[in-house]
Amino acid sequence: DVFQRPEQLRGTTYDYIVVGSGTAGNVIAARLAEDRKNDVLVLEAGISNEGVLGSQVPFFAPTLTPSTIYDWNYTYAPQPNLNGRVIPIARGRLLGGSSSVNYMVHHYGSSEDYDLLAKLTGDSGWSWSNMKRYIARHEKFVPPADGHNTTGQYIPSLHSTSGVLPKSLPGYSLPIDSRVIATTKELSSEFPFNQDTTSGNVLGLGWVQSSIGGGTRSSSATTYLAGVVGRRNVDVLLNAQVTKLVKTGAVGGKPSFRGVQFASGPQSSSTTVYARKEVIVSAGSIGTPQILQLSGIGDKADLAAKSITTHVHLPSVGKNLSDHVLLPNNWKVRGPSLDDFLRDPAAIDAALGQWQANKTGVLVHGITNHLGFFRFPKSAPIFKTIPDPATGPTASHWELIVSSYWLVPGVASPETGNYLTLIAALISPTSRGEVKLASNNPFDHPLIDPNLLSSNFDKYALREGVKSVRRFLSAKAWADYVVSPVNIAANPTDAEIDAYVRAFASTVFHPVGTSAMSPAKAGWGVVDPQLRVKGADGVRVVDASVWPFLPNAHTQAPTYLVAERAASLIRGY
Ligand SMILES: Cc1cc2nc3c(=O)[nH]c(=O)nc-3n(C[C@H](O)[C@H](O)[C@H](O)COP(=O)(O)OP(=O)(O)OC[C@H]3O[C@@H](n4cnc5c(N)ncnc54)[C@H](O)[C@@H]3O)c2cc1C
Repeated sequence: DVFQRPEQLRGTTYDYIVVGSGTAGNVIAARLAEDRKNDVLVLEAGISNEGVLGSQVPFFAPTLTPSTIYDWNYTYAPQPNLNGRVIPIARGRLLGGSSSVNYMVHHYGSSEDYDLLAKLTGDSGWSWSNMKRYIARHEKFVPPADGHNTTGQYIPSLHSTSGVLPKSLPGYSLPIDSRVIATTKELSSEFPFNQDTTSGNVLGLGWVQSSIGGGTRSSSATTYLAGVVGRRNVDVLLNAQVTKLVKTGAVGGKPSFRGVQFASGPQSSSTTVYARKEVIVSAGSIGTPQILQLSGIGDKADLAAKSITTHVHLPSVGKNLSDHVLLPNNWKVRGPSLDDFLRDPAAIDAALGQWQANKTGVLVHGITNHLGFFRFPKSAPIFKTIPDPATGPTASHWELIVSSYWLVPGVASPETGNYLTLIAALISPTSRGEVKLASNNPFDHPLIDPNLLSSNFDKYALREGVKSVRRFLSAKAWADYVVSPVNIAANPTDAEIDAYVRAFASTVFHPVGTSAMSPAKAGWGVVDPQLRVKGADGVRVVDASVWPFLPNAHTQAPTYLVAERAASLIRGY
């Protein structure tokens, strides 16, 4: 059951304690609870997702964050390469975690992401040939909300209709859709059509796949957790912010951390619960390193500076933070676009009525109907000085996302006009940053500094992305539609592009790497290939933070696959 207060729990000892009811945490909870012999407790700092309309209606996703009760309301430290701007790094703080607030893009990434993970960790179990079987357990491909003919828009044989999470192709067609597809034909050498990235080949542009089923968001809470929450062997506790893992002894010379301390707020008393078998930390790329550090697992000098006793000296905790950088490129267009709809409360009301009646209409739209992944040529001048940072020879450097309205995170839509947004996102950044404690008070936000665009490659990639989106719009299909770019010249110089990037770049909200997996014996990394915290006993990390590098995808689906494999490692199936 789902409880609000610790007194309601069945006891203080469970077989497994999952910290964080997020994207990965709920997969773990559900898979462990499927075995009725396991007694599982999930501790979630946030609130319930029940009845949160914004988390159900796909088009309302951007209203859920930043700076709301559904968000942790973190910001990145001032970014020197972004004019010192402080940008929000949203993270869901409710059941389902970020899967309850994200923009629902659901692609797995390049086969080369998984093959590199296998190579880096020395565990072939992470390779694409093994990992793709978890797709069948994870997804349940369903028809789009408008029931349109999807022939040619995806490759059915790559998908599963019997997994847990309903996903679909776009359920609301847009007037610009035909222009996008025409561009893939006219400019097929630079922007080829890709029928389905689930093949493992991400290159090219195609129809988005989303964690949307029957016109409604699929989160880990509405799927995995909902499937087990009524069982007697699962307890979920809300308002339970884990403040640290508690040392409970030692096994084989390694300190055990089978105790978990939590409180509902800085003024409330703490409770400690214990795991007979394991604690699984799934608090995400920011929460997880913060919890490990508060527990004395981290860099000794950093912990000493915050008066924390080190139990496991593990310098990589919180390091290696990387994120996809988002750059909106906006054009004024001769309608139609979704901007008029967004400015019209009566139209939104009517659309909500339609959505409530039969889960169709414009509100089943996410943020895009098309996206694509692209590489710079081998001959690109940057590769004379910098090794290619893509995860492999067919993996991408940047992504193009097409949105039929003004979509600039943190910048309100202009009061008039119609817009097209072409987001260029940096997919293979070489910049790295870190998550570090600001203090030993668990209720203080940590310092989160991704060091965005601190490398020449990263700056180069967005500069080239800005040029490339202009070539995209040079297709005949756009001639009678696009008017002029906003906040930048039509043919900007490199210096103008760089200034534009510094002023408008932000994040796609994909931080990873802060509890990176590495070979069991490696001197770097935080968890071994079985996701056990190095140098510790009884604790694993399962969430986006274990990815040592960013995959060629928005990060939820790669996180779901990692969690599915982690569950099978823990249960031994
Ligand atoms: C606004 C936004 C848009 C995004 N859009 C997309 C998209 O379109 N497609 C995509 O693939 N990805 C997207 N992402 C990224 C994706 O959602 C995340 O990468 C993924 O959900 C991360 O999963 P996770 O399990 O690591 O963490 P989360 O899902 O964030 O789960 C962590 C959970 O732990 C809880 N928690 C944290 N600290 C504590 C603590 N101390 N005690 C108890 N509980 C704690 C949190 O409240 C949360 O429930 C987006 C993210 C955001 C924020």
